[in-house]
Amino acid sequence: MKKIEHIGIAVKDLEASNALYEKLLGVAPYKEEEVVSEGVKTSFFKSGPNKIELLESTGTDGPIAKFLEKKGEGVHHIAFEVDDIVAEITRLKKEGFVVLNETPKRGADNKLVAFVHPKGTHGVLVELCQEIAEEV
Ligand SMILES: CC[C@@H](C(=O)O)C(=O)SCCNC(=O)CCNC(=O)[C@H](O)C(C)(C)COP(=O)(O)OP(=O)(O)OC[C@H]1O[C@@H](n2cnc3c(N)ncnc32)[C@H](O)[C@@H]1OP(=O)(O)O
Ligand SMILES: [Co+2]
Repeated sequence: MKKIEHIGIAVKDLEASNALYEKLLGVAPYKEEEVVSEGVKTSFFKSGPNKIELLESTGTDGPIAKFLEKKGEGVHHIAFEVDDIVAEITRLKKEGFVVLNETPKRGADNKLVAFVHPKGTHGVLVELCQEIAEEV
């Protein structure tokens, strides 16, 4: 794993949270994107070299909706950048981690993503992210 790609924060109201994080970080979100497959609306902020992803649920039974119900707003996951997500999934499975996606799926901000279950990582949901190469 190369570096932390982003930190995901579950919020109840994306618009209000955008205003709050804009005040906190002193920059506006550089992107807003809905990811239908995950049932979320997201926004992304840059803080120096780091990225914060805010996530609001678009439904009542997706992962963010369930998280908000059980734990309330707060840090939902840590995402790590990888060069080869398929190889990383294979490596982590061999190491005994519970990888939630056999095959990577399309995430936000032009990434392929896969998740590692928080029960095997001291209660922290881990996301793997690989940049999708631009087509030439
Ligand atoms: C926008 C796309 C992408 C990106 O490009 O960046 C994203 O970030 S998408 C983010 C949203 N998507 C996901 O989170 C997908 C992966 N998550 C899952 O598959 C599920 O949420 C889960 C982790 C398998 C849990 O699902 P489930 O078992 O159905 O939920 P429960 O509510 O019953 O929780 C069971 C258990 O796990 C604890 N939990 C759940 N989520 C988290 C979390 N994010 N961090 C830490 N712990 C978590 C939950 O509290 C329950 O614990 P117990 O009550 O102690 O059993
Ligand atoms: Co994420």
